[in-house]
Amino acid sequence: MQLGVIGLGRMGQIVVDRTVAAGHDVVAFDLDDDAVAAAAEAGADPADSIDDFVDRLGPEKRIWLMVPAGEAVDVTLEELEDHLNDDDVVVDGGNSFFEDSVRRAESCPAAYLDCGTSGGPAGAELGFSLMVGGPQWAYDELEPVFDAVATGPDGHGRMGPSGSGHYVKMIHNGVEYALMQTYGEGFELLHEGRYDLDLENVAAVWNNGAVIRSWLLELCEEAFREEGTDLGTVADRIEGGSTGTWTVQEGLEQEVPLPLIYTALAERFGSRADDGRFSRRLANRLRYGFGRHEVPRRE
Ligand SMILES: NC(=O)C1=CN([C@@H]2O[C@H](COP(=O)(O)OP(=O)(O)OC[C@H]3O[C@@H](n4cnc5c(N)ncnc54)[C@H](O)[C@@H]3O)[C@@H](O)[C@H]2O)C=CC1
Ligand SMILES: O=C(CO)[C@H](O)[C@H](O)COP(=O)(O)O
Repeated sequence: MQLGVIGLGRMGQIVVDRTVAAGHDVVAFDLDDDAVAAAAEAGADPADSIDDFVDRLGPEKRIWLMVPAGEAVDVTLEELEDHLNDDDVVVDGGNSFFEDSVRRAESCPAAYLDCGTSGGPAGAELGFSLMVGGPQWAYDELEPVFDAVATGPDGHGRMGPSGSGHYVKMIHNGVEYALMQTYGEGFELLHEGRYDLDLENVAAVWNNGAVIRSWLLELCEEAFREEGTDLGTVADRIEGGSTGTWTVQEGLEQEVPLPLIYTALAERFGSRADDGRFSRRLANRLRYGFGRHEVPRRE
């Protein structure tokens, strides 16, 4: 099959590598010339503009978008619009907000598949887990590509109609936030607690047969191995947050309580205060107010 890939960063390059390796013909475009050159090196046909990209694709266009979520998706779809018809298929493999995907599916001249992608750049060797929403015929048509990009035929599935793929991926990310938070809390207690523990060793033992073994726990083990048991110079600031925010908003809208996911998200926001959390500073001062407890002061 011929596949066009737009967006050749950390994730798009893997889509190119895996589809080329599976024997598909890949046309590749990115705003960044170096990214296009890297895709050409990997065996893709490089395009130097969107017009050149669509010219290189055959009459039935199968296009995979792997650009940042948000405006870049809309801009790219606008540029493609005049070149697409209802025999074509566009896949958005990024972390788009599911309601944006529903809107795009309604206005896109091609069949539109919203595809939640999990595994991250570190999952390149194994392949990804793909959660796909949109028309069944378009999903069936792209199956050989999904087989190549995913871990295999079991690594992808159609979740339901438009929006459902990105909806499932959004909630996946909420779960990811909460799991990261709970591993963080457990290791913090081990680090601050009664014994002088080698946390890489703890994680390694847990990863061999323990109830809580997982890929995230393997990544904890890797972090302690590479950074040291006290995490060396790693700062206490956590970036990201959009997919977790959407998950919490959806929980509120559906009246489904998500205390763990919310707490994990709040910890991220709290980690970004430049000079300590104001609420913690006020609680510190209030303890003096009612209890005359000593007030630790900043330098
Ligand atoms: N990095 C990760 O762990 C994962 C990322 N995702 C999602 O995949 C998407 C891509 O992520 P990454 O590859 O990590 O980002 P990245 O920043 O590494 O790559 C994005 C690429 O898109 C290109 N680009 C931006 N606007 C463009 C446009 N209008 N036309 C053509 N190319 C354009 C950039 O030049 C860049 O090469 C995002 O939606 C992200 O949330 C999904 C799962 C995991
Ligand atoms: O989707 C992913 C993993 O599954 C991406 O790594 C995403 O960036 C994670 O979300 P955040 O940036 O909010 O931590």
